[in-house]
Amino acid sequence: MEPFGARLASAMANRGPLCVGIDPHPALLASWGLPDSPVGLQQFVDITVAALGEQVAIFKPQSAFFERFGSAGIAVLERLLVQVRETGALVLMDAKRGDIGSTMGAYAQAYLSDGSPLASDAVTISPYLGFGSLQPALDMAAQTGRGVFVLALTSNPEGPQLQHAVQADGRMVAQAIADAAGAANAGASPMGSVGLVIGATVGVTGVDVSGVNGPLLAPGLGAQGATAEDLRTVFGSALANVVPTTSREVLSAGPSAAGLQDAAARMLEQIRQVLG
Ligand SMILES: O=c1ccn([C@@H]2O[C@H](COP(=O)(O)O)[C@@H](O)[C@H]2O)c(=O)[nH]1
Repeated sequence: MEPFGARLASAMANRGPLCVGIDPHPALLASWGLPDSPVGLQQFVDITVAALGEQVAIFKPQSAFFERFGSAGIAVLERLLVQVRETGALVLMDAKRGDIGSTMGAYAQAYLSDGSPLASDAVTISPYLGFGSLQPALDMAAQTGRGVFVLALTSNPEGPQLQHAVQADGRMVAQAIADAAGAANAGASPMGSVGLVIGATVGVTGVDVSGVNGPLLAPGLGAQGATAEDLRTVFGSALANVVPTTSREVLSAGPSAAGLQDAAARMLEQIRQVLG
């Protein structure tokens, strides 16, 4: 399979640089007139994928909203992966996995190995057990043409306490993560498959992401208060690699297909005015 970084670059060039999150919050299910149950989740997924599957480059299901129903919710997530694949869009599983290396290997098998029922195009992972602990996921992704997005500067207000801390070598923790991702992506074209998560909400941090050479997932647009214009401030010269993502801003326009499509198109138009 072509590497994830190249597949994502083509999808964004063809469909526009937008990732839509699939986050079946109880409040959204209620506003769509759906039950807060696995049946409601399935209908939420069916409607979202049918409405947006041919419009957006990549979907980002939030695993937590499916996991809360145990195996019945995971079954919906497994079907979602098949449904999205049929539309030609990509899937980034937002599961934020991270553990000691040997256990990380099992997470890599779950989300990044061929034939796994949860195999996705990419998965979010957490480097806060040390970037090196992620190596099994980086290796599996490289082997199977999939990708990872490593948490660097998250969109929540609590993130800076840890991510802005200065290491013994004088670099900020988030800078060290960005540098490690850049090393993993060295020489890749059009971009590597080791992405970072950097919130659109983070403002000016001093973290230099110009050498990452991988996709930069930017959550926080809409419900968390960031605007497309904030992308310019946060990403500067790395704007070309930014993958803006939003969930509630688009999903709250459902359940009508036209409502979802118009909301996604509006968001994409705002993003294009900044990203070009
Ligand atoms: O730093 C991060 C990392 C992940 N997220 C996830 O993205 C969506 C955001 O949802 P909105 O409705 O657009 O606010 C959600 O699944 C988060 O868990 C993030 O927000 N920030």
